[in-house]
Amino acid sequence: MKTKVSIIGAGHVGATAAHLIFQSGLADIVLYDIMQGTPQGKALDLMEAAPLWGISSSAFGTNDLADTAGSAVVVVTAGLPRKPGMSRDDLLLANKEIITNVVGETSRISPECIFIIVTNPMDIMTHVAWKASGFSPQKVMGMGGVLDASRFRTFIAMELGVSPQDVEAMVMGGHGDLMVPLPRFTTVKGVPLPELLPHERIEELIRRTRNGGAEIVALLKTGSAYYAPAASVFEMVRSIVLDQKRVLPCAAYLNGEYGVSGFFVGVPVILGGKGVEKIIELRLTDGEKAEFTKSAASVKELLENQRLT
Ligand SMILES: NC(=O)C1=CN([C@@H]2O[C@H](COP(=O)(O)OP(=O)(O)OC[C@H]3O[C@@H](n4cnc5c(N)ncnc54)[C@H](O)[C@@H]3O)[C@@H](O)[C@H]2O)C=CC1
Ligand SMILES: O=C([O-])CC(=O)C(=O)O
Repeated sequence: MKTKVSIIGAGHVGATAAHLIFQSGLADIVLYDIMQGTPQGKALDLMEAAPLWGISSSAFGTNDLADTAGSAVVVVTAGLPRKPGMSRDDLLLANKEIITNVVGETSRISPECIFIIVTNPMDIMTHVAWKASGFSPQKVMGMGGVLDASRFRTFIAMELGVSPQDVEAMVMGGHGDLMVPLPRFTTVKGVPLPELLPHERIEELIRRTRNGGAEIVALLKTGSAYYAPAASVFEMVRSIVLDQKRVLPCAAYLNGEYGVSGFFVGVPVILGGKGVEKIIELRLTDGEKAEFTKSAASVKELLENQRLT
């Protein structure tokens, strides 16, 4: 039997992630949503592409969470996206209840699963999901850093006129305006970024990366990004299902690492079959550490305001 990956929320990010995972043949997909007919229609549409893609996996759509039983990975994308003028944090109250309910129920149905939380504000929702699941923090993580790093890589590749696949980047901190792109840990075929671009240009690319989600929201007007977010989800799911042990920035529970304890924030981790297998501690300069601490503090403040710690 194939590995089962369930996707909660069959909207833009959820359906696009389902498409990528299904088309790769990595796993059987269950797509769940509260909207009657939406997950069924999208899953059937994927199945009807299987002959053309040469895929023998299955895609199944449902309005019944019981159908997600036995999932190895559960990706949570259910909830509201933001509109122009909103911050990710403005989604907190609406999405908190959705995450508490779906993760509470899914964790009982698939007690062995690993959760990847996408719903915004993602760092906070990952904490909410962890509490609702009662799982070890190793099995709960949030997607943000892979996307933020991919945006930074894209902007660097556009600036230098090189292939984006030759650009590696690290972005730490919360998935919000205070995220911390790290030029010293960003390279083009091994060459550190500060050797390739002047400081002011790098700062400009960092600004664009921090604003990357809002830039798309302003263009789309009715919702937020989904192709790059779904591709980021796919990279994380693949690393878990194939036990690849990729080094990826994810929102992970910190227990003293980087001077942070008791909540989730973006750091580089080793991602494998057991979930977050190791948190990698980079040696940051005082300036980098200060930026990370500020970003983490903003996540903590929101958690405390909502009495979620
Ligand atoms: N962490 C990240 O980097 C990113 C996070 N996001 C976040 O992901 C979330 C989803 O975004 P989109 O897919 O664009 O939104 P969308 O509106 O296209 O899809 C959301 C889906 O969730 C469903 N839903 C609502 N309540 C539900 C419930 N109780 N159970 C199951 N499904 C439910 C809706 O029916 C809808 O189909 C948003 O909160 C957005 O801000 C989006 C992009 C990147
Ligand atoms: O901007 C948003 O609201 C969605 C998101 O998190 C992103 O695209 O980075």
